[in-house]
Amino acid sequence: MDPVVQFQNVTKAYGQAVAVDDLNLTIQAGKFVTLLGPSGCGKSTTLRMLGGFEIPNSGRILLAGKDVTRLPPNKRNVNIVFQDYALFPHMNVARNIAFGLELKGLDSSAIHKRVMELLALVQLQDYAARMPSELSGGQRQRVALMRALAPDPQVLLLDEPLSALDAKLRQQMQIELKSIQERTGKTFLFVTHDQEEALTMSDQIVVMNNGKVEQMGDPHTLYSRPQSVFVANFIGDANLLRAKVVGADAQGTALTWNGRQVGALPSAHAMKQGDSVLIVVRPEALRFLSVPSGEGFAGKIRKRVFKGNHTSMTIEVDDGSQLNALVHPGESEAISGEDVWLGWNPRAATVIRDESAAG
Ligand SMILES: Nc1ncnc2c1ncn2[C@@H]1O[C@H](COP(=O)(O)OP(=O)(O)OP(=O)(O)O)[C@@H](O)[C@H]1O
Repeated sequence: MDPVVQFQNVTKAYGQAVAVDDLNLTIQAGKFVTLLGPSGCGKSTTLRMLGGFEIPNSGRILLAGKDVTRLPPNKRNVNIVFQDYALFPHMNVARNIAFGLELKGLDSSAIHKRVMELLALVQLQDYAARMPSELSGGQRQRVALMRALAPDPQVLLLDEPLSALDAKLRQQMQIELKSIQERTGKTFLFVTHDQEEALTMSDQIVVMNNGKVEQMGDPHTLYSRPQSVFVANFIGDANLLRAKVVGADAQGTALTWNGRQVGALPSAHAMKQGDSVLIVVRPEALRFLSVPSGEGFAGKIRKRVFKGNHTSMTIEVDDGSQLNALVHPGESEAISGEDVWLGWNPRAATVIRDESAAG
């Protein structure tokens, strides 16, 4: 079966500014896929090109195998939900959802059945006759979603649809959106600059930087095996330790860091002895060891900040660099100024090229 979406060498520039740069991206049907990246990296432009609101300067966009690069929005079977999700204020909930179905020329009993089915999906059956002004923000958002899903698009495009909501409602809607996607089996292409939002909902995350795909993968892989400094820093927090490769095979990478032998997972890139690398150690992967051991290293607690369900610690090691550790209750009672022994599980550390190192 053809992938539902394919971008093939797609470039879009506005004057001199290249918004999307030779993008290649394949999306499989039925997945929740998120374009994630900082402001200006080209996420919205990518989404708008798939929606037909922008035409690429070069390259092709295929929808279920068919070239739609130059088709206008109403001639391609996708639908878009924007942040401001403007419902038609003079139409009730049912008529808002029915709008796209009427345009398609469905008969009124088929429309009624589909509207009720969609309202049931978001537990709003009793709200069919309400006007948008009589709904809460979350309810309006659900109606906007159902309106976009009503004509059964091949892909639903969502451009930061939750960013106007307050934090609590936003979290609720993230769970709900994912659940709607699972229940309908539709392909959702979601745009956000919020890494937590992306991790919560996505089957696949496409991390974008400067108009290009930096890395694509499922949330767990992106978090545990970032392949660049950009991804390591953009998704979660990372300690980046300068090290040299001693040896590398399919089982793992042996390294020297700060005069010590340490280990990490095998790298996604080919590595050889002497290569300069960065070890990515997540704050929660640092372990406090009860006694000094050959495997650990010494550090001094410089800062300890209580955060409720965890404590954040800044630890200075003997080369003067500082590491961040995330400590769960009961893991360590070490106080500021105390000397500690630390280590990490090599299965919880990964290695990336040190792009700043010569050679
Ligand atoms: N209509 C336009 N005219 C000129 N430049 C544009 C236009 N739309 C976008 N750009 C530029 O293209 C680049 C990518 O913009 P885009 O909106 O795709 O980024 P984004 O990743 O969605 O950012 P944000 O999260 O801020 O929405 C930016 O540098 C932006 O300034």
